[in-house]
Amino acid sequence: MQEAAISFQDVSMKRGEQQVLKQISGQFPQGKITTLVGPSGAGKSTLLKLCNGLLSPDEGSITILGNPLENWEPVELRTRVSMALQSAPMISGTVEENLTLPYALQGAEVDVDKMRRIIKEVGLDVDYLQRDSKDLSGGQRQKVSIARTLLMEPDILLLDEITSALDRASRQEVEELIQHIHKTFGTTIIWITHNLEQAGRIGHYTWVLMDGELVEQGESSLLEDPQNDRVRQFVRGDEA
Ligand SMILES: Nc1ncnc2c1ncn2[C@@H]1O[C@H](COP(=O)(O)OP(=O)(O)OP(=O)(O)O)[C@@H](O)[C@H]1O
Repeated sequence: MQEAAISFQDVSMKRGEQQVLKQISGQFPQGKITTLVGPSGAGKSTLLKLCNGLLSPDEGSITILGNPLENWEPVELRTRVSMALQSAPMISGTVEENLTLPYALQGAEVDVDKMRRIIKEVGLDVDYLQRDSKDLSGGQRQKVSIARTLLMEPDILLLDEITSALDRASRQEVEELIQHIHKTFGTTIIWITHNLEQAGRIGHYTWVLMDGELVEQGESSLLEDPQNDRVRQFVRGDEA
């Protein structure tokens, strides 16, 4: 059995009055890309937020890099388990200011050489450090957002629909970038995508979440011929 970077044991979670996650048990294997798919409202983003302690479960237990969620110090956890979002939020100011923000918030210094290395790693020239963040294209914003997570040298990257708002060319670039990061640093990746073709292509493993239940988990090839009826309908596009 593959070692788990994160494991869930009977995790349930309410948001408001709604039961959003129902007794989820499963593992995200260390050093692999796991894609997380399911209809809108299935609970995918909620599940991702449990993986870096932005939310805590009502019931059940979560183990992250060998330690129970509740034992992690929040800042330390978010350094080791970093998240990038579809909207790639930026503060007004330069790319450099955006990259250094998490450090500034902690009163820490940034290694300038490392910042230059990482901006190049994500495929942008070092000149971009002085650009105004509002002048970036969608694809460039997403690269800066990924660079910001990489500065922390996370063990685990959580990606929430990071290519959904991008055009085809940028989507491909960002996809290749994530695969490059995965290969270079051995980072464990958990990637929510609504694009099933992408989920099957880039994932080693896939979780299918429907109505708060984990209905399938296994190698991503499961999307080609799902055994579960509901998953088959979802993959065929009958269940949005
Ligand atoms: N802050 C909140 N307060 C109350 N309910 C919430 C909150 N955030 C999410 N929900 C509800 O929890 C359910 C699951 O939401 P979640 O965002 O986890 O689903 P999702 O699978 O990521 O959906 P999508 O693909 O549309 O992003 C939804 O019904 C949503 O309305």
